[in-house]
Amino acid sequence: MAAFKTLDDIGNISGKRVLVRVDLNVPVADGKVTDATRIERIAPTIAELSGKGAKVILLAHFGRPKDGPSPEFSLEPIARATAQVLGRPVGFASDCVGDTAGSAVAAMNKGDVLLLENTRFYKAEEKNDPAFTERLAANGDIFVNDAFSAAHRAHSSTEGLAHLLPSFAGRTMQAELEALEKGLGNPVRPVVAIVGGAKVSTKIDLLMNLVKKVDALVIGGGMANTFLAARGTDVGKSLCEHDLAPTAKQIMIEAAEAGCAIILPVDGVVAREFKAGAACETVAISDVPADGMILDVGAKTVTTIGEWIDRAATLVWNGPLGAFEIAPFDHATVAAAKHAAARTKAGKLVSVAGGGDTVAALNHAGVADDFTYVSTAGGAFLEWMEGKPLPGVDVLKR
Ligand SMILES: Nc1ncnc2c1ncn2[C@@H]1O[C@H](COP(=O)(O)OP(=O)(O)O)[C@@H](O)[C@H]1O
Ligand SMILES: O=C(OP(=O)(O)O)[C@H](O)COP(=O)(O)O
Repeated sequence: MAAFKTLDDIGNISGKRVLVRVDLNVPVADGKVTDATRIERIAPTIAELSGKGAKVILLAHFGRPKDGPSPEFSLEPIARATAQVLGRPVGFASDCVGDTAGSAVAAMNKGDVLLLENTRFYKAEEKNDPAFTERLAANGDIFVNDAFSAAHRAHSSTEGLAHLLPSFAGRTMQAELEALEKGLGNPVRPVVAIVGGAKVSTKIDLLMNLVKKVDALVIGGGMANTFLAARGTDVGKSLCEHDLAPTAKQIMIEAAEAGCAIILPVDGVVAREFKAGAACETVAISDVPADGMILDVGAKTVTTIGEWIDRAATLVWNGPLGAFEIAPFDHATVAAAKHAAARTKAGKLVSVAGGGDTVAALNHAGVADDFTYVSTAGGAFLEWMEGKPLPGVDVLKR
């Protein structure tokens, strides 16, 4: 029996209003979803609930809106993409609480699916504010959390609701936890982690514990720049959180004490503009021009990363090594992904990767199916790896 309640425990839900927290924080370019993996992964839960006659009300966030509602962060286009993936109509309400949401829910028939607007249009969501949670709960009889990739957030829609309504883990939440336990519960050493991407401030603290769990930590992407700057390297106009230099230094100290190797880029692909076709050059990491941005790790670094992948028995990866959405800055990510996939196929590596953009990058490289396991989660996956309790999972425990 699972440690938490699953859809096997949900009972008769015919005609019931089921609030389902999903992660629709998918990569989007020019208004189009560029990787639908997160939508595909929630399809089984939605089909099961709808098939049992529930009114399925989806709750989700999109991006990190700062100032309330804005079209840029609306879930409306994602409702259309969700309908396409599910192959069935998905209604949309332009608010997640109040009369607009209430009327849309009241108009639902058994089996219908409705997506409510971005929960993060309310600041109260991220504060897990009890009054806001009650407003969300007003539209449901039951809560199902299928957003493992947002389970590291103690927000109203990920944690608070489970205190107010009978609550269950969705099929994806269940599958993610089971797959991670199977792949990484007792990992074969050496364990090598690759961490890149752009969410530096929200992920850097995780590295403090991660260096105690892995034998080597390869740092690429935007994350590397903060470490390079902390070490005194001039990273020009690169994405870099200079105020996090003390944290980066402390992580390097902790890593040395734990015997974890830290691998930083020795070269980078530098451009002056962040756009397709921008002129770029590969330079030694000590030679980044003042007006340049490192948008990918360079060829020498790619070789070094390949050597670490060869040494690894287990690979854990979150965060692309460069701005892979724009060629040619996808080069290092694609090369490392193909290398890890080949080792996995040869039976020499257990490879587990996760994160909304990381999954998109592996799909872009054409190797997502060759990894041992691909999680929808990035930050949540790293926190799980750290052994940290995930609020959205903990609250579902029996
Ligand atoms: N050197 C870089 N400079 C700017 N952005 C980068 C760089 N390297 C990677 N990125 C960006 O990081 C983003 C993904 O980061 P993140 O959200 O942390 O990953 P995930 O969604 O897989 O958890 C991508 O959009 C990619 O373009
Ligand atoms: O995309 C997500 O996480 P990820 O980038 O770590 O994979 C989740 O939707 C969580 O989003 P958040 O990091 O804005 O809370």
